[in-house]
Amino acid sequence: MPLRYINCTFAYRAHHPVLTSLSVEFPPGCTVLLGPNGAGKSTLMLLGASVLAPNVGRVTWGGLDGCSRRERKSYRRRVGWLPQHVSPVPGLTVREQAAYAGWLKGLSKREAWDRSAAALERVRLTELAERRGHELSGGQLRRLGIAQTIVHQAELVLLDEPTAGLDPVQRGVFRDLVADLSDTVQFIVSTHQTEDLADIYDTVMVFDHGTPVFQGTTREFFALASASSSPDRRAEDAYRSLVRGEV
Ligand SMILES: Nc1ncnc2c1ncn2[C@@H]1O[C@H](COP(=O)(O)OP(=O)(O)OP(=O)(O)O)[C@@H](O)[C@H]1O
Repeated sequence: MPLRYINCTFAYRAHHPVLTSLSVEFPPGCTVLLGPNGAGKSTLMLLGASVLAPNVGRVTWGGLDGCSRRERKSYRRRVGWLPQHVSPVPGLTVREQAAYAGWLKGLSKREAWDRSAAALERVRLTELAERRGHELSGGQLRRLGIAQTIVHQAELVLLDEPTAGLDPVQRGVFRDLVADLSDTVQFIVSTHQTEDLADIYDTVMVFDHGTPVFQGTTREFFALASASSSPDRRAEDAYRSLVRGEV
């Protein structure tokens, strides 16, 4: 199901809108959201997760309006969100933290506890379920974050820079995990990392100054690269053709 932003305007400070009358649609499947620092990617994710509400406009998914008071709770239950920084909850084990996230999303304690085991299994953290969150590595903590987003069986999951600061092995683990989960979950992933795009994503969106400057299939995105670029530089080359970052 597409995630739709309909005529959205949003400003953190009066008269300084980050998004102005934005209408855009994220199609089903896995989408990667690229763009320079300050482009508005996190803001877009926060609106999509219904953490923020647009000043004007609507955000809808699966027939639910994330901005409507009446529908917000159901919307949030079906949409998971992983912020840039996942923090361990002091005193809780990994399993308790996953269950707690489910309970916050409206599951009963029993349901949350039962489903936390399945969520941890999907992110390959079963063996660490009894550890405290602060004992996890950065990569394991991100996986716990993903477990928190799927414990309530979210069907759309928004991940904000999930691989920032991870080493190549952990990035590979993450890539495999998203590929693995994508049979049941629709992902939108904001990142600055352009490697491995073709392995995971169906759609690429490039965002700049609060506006999409490209949306298309991964193949169409790669076609923007110059014919002379080497295979491992194609994504970067395509990206640079759309966005002139500051040097
Ligand atoms: N809490 C906030 N209060 C005020 N302004 C903010 C806040 N968060 C973001 N902004 C501003 O909104 C604009 C978009 O920021 P946003 O974090 O959405 O961009 P981004 O594309 O995610 O950037 P990055 O890649 O650096 O994370 C920027 O100009 C930023 O300074």
